[in-house]
Amino acid sequence: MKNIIQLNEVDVYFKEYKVLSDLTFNIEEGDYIGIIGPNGSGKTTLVRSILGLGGEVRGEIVVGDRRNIAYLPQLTGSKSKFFPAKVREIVATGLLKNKSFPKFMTRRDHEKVDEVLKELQMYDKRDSLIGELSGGQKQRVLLARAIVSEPKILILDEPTSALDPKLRDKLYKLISELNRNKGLTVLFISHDVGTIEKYVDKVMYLDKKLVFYGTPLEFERSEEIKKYTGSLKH
Ligand SMILES: Nc1ncnc2c1ncn2[C@@H]1O[C@H](COP(=O)(O)OP(=O)(O)OP(=O)(O)O)[C@@H](O)[C@H]1O
Repeated sequence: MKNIIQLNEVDVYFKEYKVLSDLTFNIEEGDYIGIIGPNGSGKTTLVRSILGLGGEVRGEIVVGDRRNIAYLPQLTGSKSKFFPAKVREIVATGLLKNKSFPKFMTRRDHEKVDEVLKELQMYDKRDSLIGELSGGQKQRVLLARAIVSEPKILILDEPTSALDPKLRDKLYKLISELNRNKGLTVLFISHDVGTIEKYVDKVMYLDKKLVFYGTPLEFERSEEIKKYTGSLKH
């Protein structure tokens, strides 16, 4: 498999503070990776560095064209009930971001919006206002916006924290399907250790450095990681 993201001896700083140290790893095309680790361990900083949005990076990050990456950040708070945008308009903004000026939607663009809404079972809600939707539905609208431009890489930052366990499971399954059916490479930051492992191909455990990177089975069996996480609890 082809490498789609490569990090070579990467450190990330905020001013003098080194948040991430000596990261060297490859992500292969089509991988589904769960990124886990304690609070403040640098998970968001890592994905933002890959996106070219975070901290001061020393070392080498190779990602090719960043326009091929879609980012679904943490869902914080709920948009006002009166936020005047409709579901299909919000999804359409996912196509406009890569267009040069003047930006307008073609008939094909409208079809793409409809297709992705059908895929995520939100087509019936296409004319609803975003503020009128439930947390899980909002999440799917934002996911639709992220994937409507057919990115090669999808990065999700803890998108499940506002969802109940049933909806979480649904989102994990949906992302698995996108990974399998579209060959989408997925980086999924999660606090759901134990659940995310059921869906991903690889687990990345960060704690300011790369502590573990391997399959869920290797992760489960690793004595080293047991010792490491055990020592954090004391
Ligand atoms: N813009 C910033 N300026 C200064 N320090 C920052 C900035 N962003 C993050 N940090 C610091 O970097 C460290 C790692 O933060 P980060 O958000 O990457 O961790 P995380 O693993 O995603 O945490 P959580 O699981 O709590 O979301 C923290 O100590 C945080 O305070």
